[in-house]
Amino acid sequence: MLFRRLRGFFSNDLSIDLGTANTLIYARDRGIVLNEPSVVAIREDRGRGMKAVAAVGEDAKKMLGRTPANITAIRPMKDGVIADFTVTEKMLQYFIHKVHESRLIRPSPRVLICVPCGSTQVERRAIKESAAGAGAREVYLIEEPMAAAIGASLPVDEARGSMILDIGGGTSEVAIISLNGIVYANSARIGGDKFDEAIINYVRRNYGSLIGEATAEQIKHQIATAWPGNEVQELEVKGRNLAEGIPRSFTLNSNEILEALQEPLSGIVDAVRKALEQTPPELGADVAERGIVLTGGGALLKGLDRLLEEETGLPVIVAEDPMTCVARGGGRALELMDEKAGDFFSVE
Ligand SMILES: Nc1ncnc2c1ncn2[C@@H]1O[C@H](COP(=O)(O)OP(=O)(O)OP(=O)(O)O)[C@@H](O)[C@H]1O
Repeated sequence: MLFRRLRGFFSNDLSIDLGTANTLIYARDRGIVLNEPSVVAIREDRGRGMKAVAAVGEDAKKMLGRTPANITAIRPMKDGVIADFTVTEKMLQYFIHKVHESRLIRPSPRVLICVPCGSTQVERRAIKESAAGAGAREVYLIEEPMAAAIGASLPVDEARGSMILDIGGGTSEVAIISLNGIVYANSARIGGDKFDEAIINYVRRNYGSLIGEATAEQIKHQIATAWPGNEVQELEVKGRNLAEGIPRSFTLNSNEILEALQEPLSGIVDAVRKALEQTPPELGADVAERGIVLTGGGALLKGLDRLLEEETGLPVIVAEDPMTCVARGGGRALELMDEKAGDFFSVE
């Protein structure tokens, strides 16, 4: 026990939310120390057949859709799991190194990584190996909804049901937690990326224009809504007119985006309904009383709480600082591992 405490005291533990859209790192006693897009730009030297990392994170995201032929900007995580193992490892290496940059020594930290509930054993092993390859001394995994619930300060250790809905870039995870365990979880491969795709398709269908992912995301952040509000917002965007082949401007409004998002939104509502149907009655009663807590970047979509309230008849609460809940919750889980000996909740 004492050893665990001392180790905790001197450690450079990191909790990593390795997300499809963003990677966040939480360091013990320091809080969130890194928050960057999960994007890597690779430069290829065709003459010599060599590949090198050109940029990672924020700098690489700016290059998405804007690269010359010899550079490719990649998102190595897809649907919450590793799509490109080598690039993910390089990205993790870069981020972990960046966090420790200010120190003289280059320590090998103890790392806890948050993984989606729906990830397979093979995917989990790939994530563990990536972190080990990136210099981690010990690697632990925790399921995302558990980390999200701890980060949202839900009473996960009590004999009461808490329901969490974490909407990320690639996946939405819905879970019921009680007594430090996940009683029910289900993961839908619907998240912010699907919202962006739906906006791109809507614009192509209705305006005959092509917009890029970055523009679609910007539209989502600025005027998207999941529930009709009193005020209709507008945004002027530029896209390539498919018939004329040249850039053209047009104006979109929030009602159009609401229409565009219907399909992914109903996928999320269905996942929540399914979870409520599968919840044992006692825990369901707790959820009815205390509501559903939303975390992840998708929780910031305007009106999503209202949509879920209308569809389920339950109270819906957006967690404080929803995008950092998973990373902060993972950090707290590491601390709890030192405070309370034994694996009192599921950390692998
Ligand atoms: N204000 C906003 N309105 C709507 N969506 C938003 C807003 N801010 C961020 N998002 C979306 O949230 C998503 C990123 O969320 P988050 O960082 O929680 O995902 P992630 O952890 O990387 O993904 P995953 O959990 O699927 O691996 C992106 O799709 C982003 O566009």
